[in-house]
Amino acid sequence: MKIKICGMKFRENIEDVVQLKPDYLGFIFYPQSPRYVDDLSVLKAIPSSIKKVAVFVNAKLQDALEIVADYDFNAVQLHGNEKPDYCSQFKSATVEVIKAFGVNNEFDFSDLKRYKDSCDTFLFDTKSDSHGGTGKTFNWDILKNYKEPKPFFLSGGIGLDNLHEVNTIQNYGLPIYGLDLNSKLEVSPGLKDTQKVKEAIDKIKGI
Ligand SMILES: O=C(O)c1ccccc1N[C@@H]1O[C@H](COP(=O)(O)O)[C@@H](O)[C@H]1O
Repeated sequence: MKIKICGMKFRENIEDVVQLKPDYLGFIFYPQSPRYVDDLSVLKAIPSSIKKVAVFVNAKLQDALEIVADYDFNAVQLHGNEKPDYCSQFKSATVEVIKAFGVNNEFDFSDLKRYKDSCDTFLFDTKSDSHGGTGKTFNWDILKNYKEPKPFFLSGGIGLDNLHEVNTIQNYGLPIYGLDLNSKLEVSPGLKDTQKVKEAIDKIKGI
C-alpha cells in the first residue's frame, strides 16, 4: 500500500517528514487553500526516492504544465472538475496522473469510464465546496459500487483514529493503491505533526 502525505509547505517540516520515507509528498497549487505552497524552494528538500506530486484545482492548463516541467514533478493530482482531455495533456512516461473525485452517497462511479485512458490512478476524497483538505471522511461503503479495474488512492479525513477501518475496504477486494493523508496529521494547515505522521506510516505498513 503506497503512502502519500499531502499539503506540505514548510522546509524543516518537509525535511523531517522525508526521513519517514513516504512514497509520495503532495504540494497544493490552489491559492484558496491554506496549504498553498508559495515558496517553491522547499521542493529542493525532497530526494528522488520520494515522488513529488503537484495538486491542482481547475488550474489553467499552460500554467500547470509549466510548473510540472520547471520543478520536475513526478505526478499531478487533478482535484477539480478537470475533463479527460485536460488530464491527458499531462500523461507521459514520467508523469503520473492522479484524477481526484469528490464522493458522496449520490456519486455515480460509472462516470469514471471516460477517464480510463487519461489517468493512471483515481483518488476518492470527500465531496466538498472547498475541493479538499476538509478532514472529513465519506461513507466508504459506497466504494462497493466501484467496478473499474483502475487502482485508486483513498483520501479524505484519514487519520490515526480511522486507519484500522481501511482493512474493511481491502476486504471488499477493491484495487486500493494507496492512502493519502493530510489535515488529520497536522499541527496547523500545512505543518505536519511528525510524530503523528510516523505513527500513521508505521500503522499503514502493518495493514
Ligand atoms: O489540502 C488542501 O487544502 C486541498 C485543497 C484543495 C484540493 C485538495 C486539497 N488537499 C487534498 O484533500 C484531500 C483530503 O484531505 P484531508 O485528509 O481531508 O485533509 C487529500 O487528497 C489532499 O491531497
